[in-house]
Amino acid sequence: MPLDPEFIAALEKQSVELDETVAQRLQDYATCMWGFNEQLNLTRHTTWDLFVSRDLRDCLQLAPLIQPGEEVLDLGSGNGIPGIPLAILRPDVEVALAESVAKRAAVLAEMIEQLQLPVPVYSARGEDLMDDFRFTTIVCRAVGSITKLCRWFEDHWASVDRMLLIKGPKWVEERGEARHLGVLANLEVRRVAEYPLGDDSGENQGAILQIWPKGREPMRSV
Ligand SMILES: C[S@@+](CC[C@H](N)C(=O)[O-])C[C@H]1O[C@@H](n2cnc3c(N)ncnc32)[C@H](O)[C@@H]1O
Repeated sequence: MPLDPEFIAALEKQSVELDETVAQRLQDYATCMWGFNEQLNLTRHTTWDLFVSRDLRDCLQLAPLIQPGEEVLDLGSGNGIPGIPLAILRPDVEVALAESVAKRAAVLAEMIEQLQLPVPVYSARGEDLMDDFRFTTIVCRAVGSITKLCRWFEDHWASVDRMLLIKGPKWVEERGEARHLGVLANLEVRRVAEYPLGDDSGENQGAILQIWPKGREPMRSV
């Protein structure tokens, strides 16, 4: 299918410039995901404007933070955000998806097949994969609080270099709670991206947080 004029208009509205082949693959992803949405309730962002301004926005902020050749796990992939756009935007990175709800994992596998992407899909809790696999970076959006995610990974830092968490403006409170509960005692947290969310308030900022064990060198962004 040629590029949808509404997708092109939404990209222009957000001043997003993409190679045409990349835009085509992102369009194929969104169209495919929306096709499954009716049966599985995967997203509320069902217009090109919302896809670009909410979903793609986060993925475009995340993509430059990953180094070439990294092995990345999208934990709680659900509808494929951020893992699938990341695999499209950064073919030099090895992306895998983990989804704990079997039906959603099956749909992700179907999407990956239709889009012909070299992306394994694990129907499992992401943290349970750490006994058998190693990843440089865990990426994650809308799955749990900083406290929850750090607790899940407490015993798994030997298998992971860092997490990159895509967060809304409440990340500051979440970090406060995690510190208060002692969850961050052995971890460093650094905000590595900040960007306007473009919501009605016009003031809210999104952030990407890098979390890694104290005493280790932080990974650099590209
Ligand atoms: C709200 S959805 C977010 C989907 C997508 N990441 C996004 O940003 O739109 C959260 C997803 O994470 C999955 N999930 C929750 N805990 C998980 C875990 N420990 N490992 C893998 N998937 C998990 C849920 O089944 C759900 O599909």
